[in-house]
Amino acid sequence: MSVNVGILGGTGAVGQRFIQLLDGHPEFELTTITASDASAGKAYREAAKWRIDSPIPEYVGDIEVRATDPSDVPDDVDLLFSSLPSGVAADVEPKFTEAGYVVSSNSSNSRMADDVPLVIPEVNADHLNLIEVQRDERGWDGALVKNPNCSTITMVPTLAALDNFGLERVHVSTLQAVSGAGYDGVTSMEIIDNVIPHIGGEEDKMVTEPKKLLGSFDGSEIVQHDVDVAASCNRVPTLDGHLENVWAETAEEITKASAEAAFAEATTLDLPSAPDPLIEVFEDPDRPQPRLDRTIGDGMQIAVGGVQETPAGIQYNCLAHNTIRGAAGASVLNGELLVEDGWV
Ligand SMILES: NC(=O)C1=CN([C@@H]2O[C@H](COP(=O)(O)OP(=O)(O)OC[C@H]3O[C@@H](n4cnc5c(N)ncnc54)[C@H](OP(=O)(O)O)[C@@H]3O)[C@@H](O)[C@H]2O)C=CC1
Ligand SMILES: N[C@@H](CC(=O)OP(=O)(O)O)C(=O)O
Repeated sequence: MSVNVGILGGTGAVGQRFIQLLDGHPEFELTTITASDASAGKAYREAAKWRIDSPIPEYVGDIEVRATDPSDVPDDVDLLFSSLPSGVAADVEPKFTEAGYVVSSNSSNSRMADDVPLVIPEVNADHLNLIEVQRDERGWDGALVKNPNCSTITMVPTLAALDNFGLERVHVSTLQAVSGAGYDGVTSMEIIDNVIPHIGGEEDKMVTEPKKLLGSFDGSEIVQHDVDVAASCNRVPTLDGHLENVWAETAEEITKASAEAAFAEATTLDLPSAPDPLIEVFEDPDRPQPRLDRTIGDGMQIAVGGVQETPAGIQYNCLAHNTIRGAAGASVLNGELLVEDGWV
């Protein structure tokens, strides 16, 4: 089976990751790429300033970039991935869903909207059923599905595993790579020999998004999980890979061994981009490290290490590739789930 797919905002940093991940994909055939009016009409290789360390696939370089407007996208595109700036996406994505397109979006707008599924397939695949509510309420023929923020997605699969013990409270401190801010996001003068202890809006996303992701769908709405999260977000001079230090408290007693077993047994799915295992547990106390471990499982696995008991619960470090598992790979995996579940 081959599904024709397109990318909204395909010339940007995340758009380029989409192109890399879709090259040779067993289910998806990339036929359409959109960007701003400044890029529309140009061949992709002229429009995009390619920054990924593998060449632009030959057929992609020849694709003519289209305007980001439903009238410019062919009707035979079955699924759109979105990596637009969130302000643009907020305006444009509903136009595509109204026109009948299914949009798997990485942009942060509408993630917390009541009728928008926010999905990590291994954690809350059933939340996709919220699409029926969305279609009823908005009168859309298409659908809008979101993946979470890259720092949230690094941590939440580990929290889902610990919820077997009754997750109550989480403290997290992040060490986030510069690619998360986009290519022009942080200047070298700001970040070399430095750490910036603030990333606008990030802490709030880490506090709110896990409650929705770990919540349950009752047939009409998401009942949010009551876990309390406190987050401190820091930009550090790594290129890719968000490392996070997590302290979790659970209702039931938890030990290093039981936590590691829960991580190792985390749900895996039979989807093309789903890693197995989902969580790789390291015993070496100095792992995971961004440079060494961000590409495990083709960038889709979550690496965990440094598991220790604390007086209140458990402490550990987790790591994921922020532009693969944390962005483009997350949207592609959601797209695979949308196909598997018959929404596309
Ligand atoms: N960078 C990262 O690691 C992560 C980014 N994200 C999120 O993903 C989204 C994209 O980020 P990123 O790829 O870094 O952004 P970029 O700025 O690199 O790319 C933005 C894309 O959107 C297009 N675009 C910009 N303005 C318009 C417009 N008015 N109409 C149509 N298209 C437009 C650009 O086209 P053109 O080339 O023509 O300007 C480009 O294709 C953002 O919402 C970001 O927050 C999420 C997680 C990680
Ligand atoms: N804020 C993230 C990247 C990002 O764009 O997140 P979001 O998808 O929530 O906008 C970072 O700086 O690493």
